Parts: sequence; C-alpha cells; structure tokens
Amino acid sequence: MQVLKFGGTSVGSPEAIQAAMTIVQEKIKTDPIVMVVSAFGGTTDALLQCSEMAAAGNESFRELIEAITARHLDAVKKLIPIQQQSSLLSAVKTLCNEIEDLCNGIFLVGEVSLRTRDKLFSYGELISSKIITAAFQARKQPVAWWDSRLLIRTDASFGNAQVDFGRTNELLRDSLFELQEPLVVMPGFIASDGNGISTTLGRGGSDYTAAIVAAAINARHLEIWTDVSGMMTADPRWVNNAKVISAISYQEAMELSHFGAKVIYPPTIQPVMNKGIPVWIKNTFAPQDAGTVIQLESYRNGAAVRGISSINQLALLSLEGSGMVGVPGFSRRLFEALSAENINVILITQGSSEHSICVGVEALFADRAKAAVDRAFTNEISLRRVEPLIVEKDLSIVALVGEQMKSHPGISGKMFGALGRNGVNVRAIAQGSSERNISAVIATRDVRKAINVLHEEFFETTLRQVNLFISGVGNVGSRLLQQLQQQQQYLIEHARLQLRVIGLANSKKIVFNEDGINLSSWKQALEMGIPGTIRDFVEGAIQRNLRNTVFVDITASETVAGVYPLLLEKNIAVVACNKIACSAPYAYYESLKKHAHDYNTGFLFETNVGAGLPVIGTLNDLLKSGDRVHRIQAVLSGTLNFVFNHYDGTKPFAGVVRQAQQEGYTEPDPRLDLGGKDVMRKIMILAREAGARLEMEDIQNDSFMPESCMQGSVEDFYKEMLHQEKHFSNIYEQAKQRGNKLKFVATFENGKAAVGLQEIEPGHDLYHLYGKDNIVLFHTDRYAQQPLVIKGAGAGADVTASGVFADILRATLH
Ligand SMILES: NC(=O)C1=CN([C@@H]2O[C@H](COP(=O)(O)OP(=O)(O)OC[C@H]3O[C@@H](n4cnc5c(N)ncnc54)[C@H](O)[C@@H]3O)[C@@H](O)[C@H]2O)C=CC1
Ligand SMILES: N[C@@H](CC=O)C(=O)O
Repeated sequence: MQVLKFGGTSVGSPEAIQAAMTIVQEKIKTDPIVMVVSAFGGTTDALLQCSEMAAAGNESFRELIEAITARHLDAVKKLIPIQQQSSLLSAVKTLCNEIEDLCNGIFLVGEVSLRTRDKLFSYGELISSKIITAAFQARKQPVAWWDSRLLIRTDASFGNAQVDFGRTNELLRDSLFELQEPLVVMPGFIASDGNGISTTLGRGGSDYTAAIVAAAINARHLEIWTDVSGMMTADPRWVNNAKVISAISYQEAMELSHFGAKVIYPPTIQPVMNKGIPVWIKNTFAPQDAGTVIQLESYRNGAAVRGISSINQLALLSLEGSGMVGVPGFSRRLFEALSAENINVILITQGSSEHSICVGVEALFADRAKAAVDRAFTNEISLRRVEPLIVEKDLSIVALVGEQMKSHPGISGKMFGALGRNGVNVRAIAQGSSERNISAVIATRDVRKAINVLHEEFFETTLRQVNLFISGVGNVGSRLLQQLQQQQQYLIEHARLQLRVIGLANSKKIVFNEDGINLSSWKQALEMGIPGTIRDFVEGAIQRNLRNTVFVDITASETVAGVYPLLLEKNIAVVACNKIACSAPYAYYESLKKHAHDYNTGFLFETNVGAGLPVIGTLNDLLKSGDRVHRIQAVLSGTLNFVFNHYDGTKPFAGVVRQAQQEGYTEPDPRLDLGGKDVMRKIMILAREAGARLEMEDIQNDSFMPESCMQGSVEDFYKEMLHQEKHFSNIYEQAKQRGNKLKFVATFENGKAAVGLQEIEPGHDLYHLYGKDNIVLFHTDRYAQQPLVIKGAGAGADVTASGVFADILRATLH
C-alpha cells in the first residue's frame, strides 16, 4: 500500500484535481493507494470567516457560503460528465445547506464554540473527498470512500484533538482488511471523538491524517503532494539559488520545518518516523521532479549543512542581575512565569557567568511576558538583585540545520565569520547538544542578507553574489564597466562568482537596480537615473543591506573620499583608485585603516600607486613577512615618464602633455601630474604603508614647472606652457648633452620623502624606462645586493581598471 496526500493547492481547482487524479492512476499501477485529500484551497479559511461573521451578527456570511457552494458545484460540473452530475450536485448542495444551517445557528446564538467550529470545518474535506471520489468513478476507476470520522478516533479536545492510536489503528486495519478496491479516497484533517462528534487534528491536519494512516497500515511510503518540488535548502522567496534537498533525515526535516520551511508540519511525521516509513515531498504541478525523500538515515553526501531556515517576529527577553549568580531557581521561576501565561519559549541561552538568562519568544507575547516576569521577580527587582526584564523586538532567528554538523569542527566558525564579514550582528546564539541546529538571533532587517550569505557559504553549488556600487564612470570607470561585462560569464563559470553592478553614480546622477544594471546599456540607465549626491548614493547602498557589497571609488573627488567611514562601518568594502583618502592628513588615513580592521572589512587601494602594478601588495607582503624597507626609489608618474620619453623639442612640451591627457594617463586635472603632487601622494602612500607618519608638507618637491604655469585654469596652464617652451627645451637639451635621460624620481629613505626631476645616466636602474611605465625599487634587508624591482605600465584606463577589478575580487574574498 502507498498513501498519497494532496493538499489544498493540489486540489484547489478542477484542473489541479485532474492532475492529482492522473498522478494517482499512474502510481496505482504499482501498489494500491489511500489518497488523503484536503479541502479545496482556501475553503477552511472561508468557513472560519463565515463562523466569525455569523457570530458577530454579520449576515454577509450567507454570501460567502454562496461562493463556497458555487465553487464546489462548479468543480462537479467540470469534473463529472453531465449525465452523472445530478446526484452529486444534490449531495453537495445538501452539505452546503448544512453549512448554512450551522452558521444560522451561530448567528442566532451570537457565538461559536470550538466544537461547532470543528463540525463546520469538517465540511471542507468532506465535500472535496466526495467530489474527487465521484470524479474517479467517472473515469471508471474502482474507488472506495472512507469516512475519516469513523476511522480516526480522538479525544474531545476540539480544534486540536489528540489521536487515540490504539483504536484508530484497529479501525484502519479492519477497513483495509475488508477493502476490495485498489483505491481509497478519504478526507484529511477530520476525525471524531468516542461519541461520534466531529473533531479536527489541528495545524498540518491532513498531513497528520496521511501519516496516521500510513503508519497504521504499514504503507510502503507516504507521499505528500504539494505545490513545491520538495524541501529546499532555503526559502526560495529569499534565496534565488535555493535548491531542492534530495534526501533528508526525519530529524533534519523536523528542525527545518520548525524553522519555517512550511512544506510539512513537524508533529505530523511522528507516526511514520516511528515506523521508519519514508516520506516523499512531491510537486503536483511538476510530477516529473524528483522531490525530497525524508527517511531514517541522514543522507551521507558529505554536506554537513542540509538547510537554512529562519523564524521571524521574535523577541528576546533578558533577565539580568548579580543576584542570580550561583542561586538556584531563577531559571525555574522565569520559565514558570512564562508557562503560566502560555508563552512558548523558542530559544534559550545562558552565559556561564550565570549573570543573565536570555530567552526568545514570539514578539506578539513580549509585553505579556514582561509583565509576568517582572511580577514574578518584584521582590528581587525592588532589592536590585535583578533588573526589570529587558525586551528587544524586531529580531529573527536564522538557523543552520544538518545531522552531520555533529562533531564537524568549523561549521559555527564559518557561519559566524560569514555573518560578521557582512555586518550582521549576532544578538544571541543557541546550539543544542545534538548539534543538529545552530541558531543565531539577528535583526529582522538582516535576515534576507544573512540567509543568502549562509547559503553561499555552505552550498558549494551556489554562485557567490557580489554587489557593486560604483561611483565615477569616466575614463577609468567606463573601462572597468566594460571589463566587468566581458568577464561576467567567465567568473560565473570558473569562480562561481556573480558580479552585479547594483548602483552607478557620476557627479550629477545616480541609478540603482537590485537585479543588476545591464552593463551593455549602463550609459542610458545612468542618463535616466535620478539627480543625486554621493551621500544619496551611499545611503542607497546602505539601505539595500545586500550581502558581499563593495563600493568602488573611481572619481578624483574629495567628497567621495570622505564617505568611506560610513561604508566601512556598515561592512561595505571600499575599493578606491582615487588617491585622495590615502593621501589626506595622516589621521584620516589611519582612521580608515582602523575602521577596515575593526569592522573586518576590505579597504583596498592598490591602484593608488603604479595603477595596475602590484606595488602596495608587494610592499605589504615584504613587511608582513618580516623584511625591513630601507629605501624606496621610484618613477611613479606615468604621465611624466610619457612626457619626458616623448619630448625632444620637435613638438611643443604642451602638446606632449596634451597627448598624455588624451591617452588617459593624466589626472582629471593634469597640473597634479606636472606639478609633482600626484607623485608626492604616491610616495607618501608607500611611506605610510611602510609605517611612516608622513604628511604632504613633509615631502620635498623640486618642481621643474615654472610657477606661472600653475596659475589659473587648465587651459591657462596649457597656454602658459607654450610661452615657457624655452624653459622645457633647455632642461631637455642639458640632459641630452650629458647623455642622460630625464625622470621624475621619488625617494623615501630614513623617514624622509622627496620628489623631483633628475637626470639619469645610462646604466642606472631607472634609465631604461619607456612609454608611460613606472618603476619601483625596494631596497630591503632581504633584497640587499639588488633591489626588488616592479616595472610596467603605470598609467592608463585599461591597466588601472584591471587593477581596480583585481581589488574588487580581493575584497570579495576578504
Ligand atoms: N588614469 C590613470 O591611469 C589612473 C587614474 N587613477 C585615478 O582614477 C580616478 C579616476 O580617473 P579618471 O577616470 O581619469 O577621471 P574622470 O575625470 O575621467 O572620471 C571621474 C568620474 O568621477 C565622477 N565624479 C566626480 N565627482 C563625483 C562625485 N562627487 N560623485 C560621484 N561621481 C563623481 C565624474 O562624474 C566622472 O564620472 C582618479 O582619482 C585618478 O587618480 C588611478 C590610477 C591610474
Ligand atoms: N596620472 C597618474 C595616473 C596614475 O595614478 C600618472 O600619470 O601616473
């Protein structure tokens, strides 16, 4: 025998019923079937509403009953051929009249008892099971109808009756013994007490009926047919990548269901669990899907975590006080006070200091709980031995569930590490000794992020989603967007990384799209964006509260450099090629580093020196591994190197500078390059990374630029350079005559930094440096004879964008 249960959605329409019947007729080929059915979806709620309206004296309950009647008659008309309809139509009509009679009674007395309500509810399943039985008969399928009220025997606890298993099992087995047909249809949810009065089995009732029957008749398996393809690794409404769990143990299923996976209601599987009967969760609307099997053995596929779940609307109650330490009985009195108010405790934690006990309850009961507990401890509160109960609301629980988490070190470390990196504060933690469940209490606003973060962390097949907010879409920014678009698919396939640009900003507009901005049309998206400042942009990033978020600064703006602390405090990583933050007064640079450290968040700015060259990373690796830097000598301006490599007096100096700007090597304001400020910033950043507390004023700058060129606007700067052509040609000619090349060199030694134009002799390490290349020489303890040399293109949109890209990837692995 097999037992198949079809829930409300699976019998919610004539089409769904047809699909369910086809499934049954296919399965019956292997084994006889008991089919347990729910009421048509929504009927029980409608009946409840009728009773409430009637009890409240609202005559509109009649219209609702008319709708219920019409729906069921319509189903008969669609499922049964016209010649066979009449007797069923009148049977359904009679049952619906009984509903109306009952509601009229409720209307007259102005109240509804649980007993009457159970009677009223019973009509939903009675009518649906009768219609489905008749529909099978119309298909010429031999079928019997069992009246659950005669077979499932309960006590008289109306609304949530307790099953008399001894009598029920006997009755079911006797009925099975006498059964002639290969198929039985029976209503779920309903039963009766010893006096034949209708009762109902409480929440998850039809599942429970099916499990009771399956256990009583020793069914080969129980199948729960519903509208999802099985139990999922997480709630699919929150986690796009949630997967169906192919197999799960009873205990895991109970834990997951308890924590909100609404596919089954935990107590319902107890009867089949006791007998080791497998339970399948299958989808009526996609019967070909494999579904989930719930069975005795945990499924050993190596995954320690089976699923992630949550409970919302939690309140945390904390009882604290020095008077509690070492005194027995405090927890007993706390729980007694809650129990007296019928308040269920969902979670309990107590620190070993015994200074506080913390329990989680449904938020709905929090105020009642506070009143009850404060009352119970009035005396201790007045003596200040305990504090009045502390109540925190707007909390949720997220839980990892898995049989094999037991004795598997590292799971909780991974869990809390991932939450911490994403700025999810954990308010309380609970783990039972079964180690089947690790629960963390967090703010409700963080639940979606937390579940997604954990899903990415524990389910390898899941793509890790990285959410980018990019400010600055000029020369470098637009190239980064191009590179991101080009690499998106590669990263999905080879690194299981999904990079999505959620926000874009320039100096005028901002745009957000939580599904990811289409990178082939980002310009139009930004044009159609809204006017907004960088503060609005940052606010948008913070409010979205997405996981694995990276803010990318590709501007040259001081205002943008000023918002990093706001982001780091919210665990949003910052990647910057803008050098302003790291070359701001030392205190700001230091505070950013501290923020990144304190909030365990990435702050990466490799492109601040040498564009895409690995300069800062190399320096940090040297220092972390214990090397000591004595001297840094470097050519750090791509622009100046380009200019002095191309200037030979045949074309004006100003023209070569303009070419450097057109090729994208200069700063947005090229005077920063020509005046040496850009190089000062870079050597200062290197010095700071090497541990020196340097400020810009501490750096000597032997500028070669005539003062007059640095006045006025950028156009004035170009004009004045033309006037000063002689000055530039003289510098060039003198160096040439001595067989030297001109390089703008930065040095850092003995705590002092200097920048300036130098003539470099042939044979010097800096001599052979072409195009827009940079070079950095690190003279260290370990690189004593020959310096460690880093050399290559040090400016340009493409290389800079790829350096920013690499920092983004590093930030996501942080
Ligand atoms: N070009 C290169 O080789 C390298 C450049 N960098 C740095 O890259 C940064 C960007 O340079 P480019 O792309 O050449 O500059 P750009 O002038 O072409 O683009 C700057 C972008 O920033 C936006 N922006 C300015 N103020 C803003 C604000 N308050 N809020 C939002 N957006 C704002 C502008 O609208 C524009 O989209 C600079 O900080 C530069 O130092 C770093 C290394 C190498
Ligand atoms: N303007 C800079 C670009 C990199 O920081 C340069 O010319 O080096």
